[in-house]
Amino acid sequence: MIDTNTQEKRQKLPMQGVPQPTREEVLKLPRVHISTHPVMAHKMTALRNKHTSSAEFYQLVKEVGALLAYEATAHLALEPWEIDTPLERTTGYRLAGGIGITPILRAGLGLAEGFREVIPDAQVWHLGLKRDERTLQAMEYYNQLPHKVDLQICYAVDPMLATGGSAIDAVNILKRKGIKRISYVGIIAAPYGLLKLSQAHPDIDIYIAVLDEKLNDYGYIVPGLGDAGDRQFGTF
Ligand SMILES: O=P(O)(O)OC[C@H]1O[C@H](OP(=O)(O)OP(=O)(O)O)[C@H](O)[C@@H]1O
Ligand SMILES: O=c1cc[nH]c(=O)[nH]1
Ligand SMILES: [Mg+2]
Repeated sequence: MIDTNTQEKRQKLPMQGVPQPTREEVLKLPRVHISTHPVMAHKMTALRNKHTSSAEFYQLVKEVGALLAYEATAHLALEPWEIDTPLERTTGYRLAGGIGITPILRAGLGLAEGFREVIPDAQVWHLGLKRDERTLQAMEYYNQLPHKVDLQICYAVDPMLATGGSAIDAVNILKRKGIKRISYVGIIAAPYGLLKLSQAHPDIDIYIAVLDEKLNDYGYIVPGLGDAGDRQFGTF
């Protein structure tokens, strides 16, 4: 396993004995969108493969980010926009209001890059959260949210939704900033974290590529892909 190094150094098993919902139970949740795209399934297999190098892994996270962005932006509001073609004046559309992307550092960085390929004009609001691997509590260590907030929607992006603690904290921080419409976008979710996030924030949409089986005793998603931050940045 790619992450045995970090897992086995710990003495605590924070998820041992904690009841977890099944996949079937959380599949009924409203506002949860799970990709059914075959290209996504293909890329996910390469992401999970422990033989995929960091360079390839980062590239795949970006590509999956672009696919997820395409799905998560399908319901954005438009406004009419008049332009001149080379032949005549016509009315088209443009996205109504600004779009924000909040990558949850570090692992959210690749996903945010993929998002920006689809929405290059999006503002990027960096938010650093680190999960304490013994307690599984997230700690905020960096915050570059601007003072002026004028967005149609903000997407909190992070590949892994494990216990849900980091995602819940990120959405709380965005709500305290006054953001009215928020979506969470992730690559792999565990049923436990998906249920927690959905219960804590029933007013947000949650877009993921895949729903995995469960968290192991260390709080890692299985089958999962290991540590998404370490795999993107080569810090094993
Ligand atoms: O749902 P949770 O139990 O909160 O776990 C998920 C969080 O853990 C990982 O980040 P990590 O804290 O390892 O930081 P990193 O991105 O710097 O590796 C992941 O990218 C999420 O942010
Ligand atoms: O499986 C997991 C859980 C938390 N963070 C990760 O990067 N992977
Ligand atoms: Mg990590």
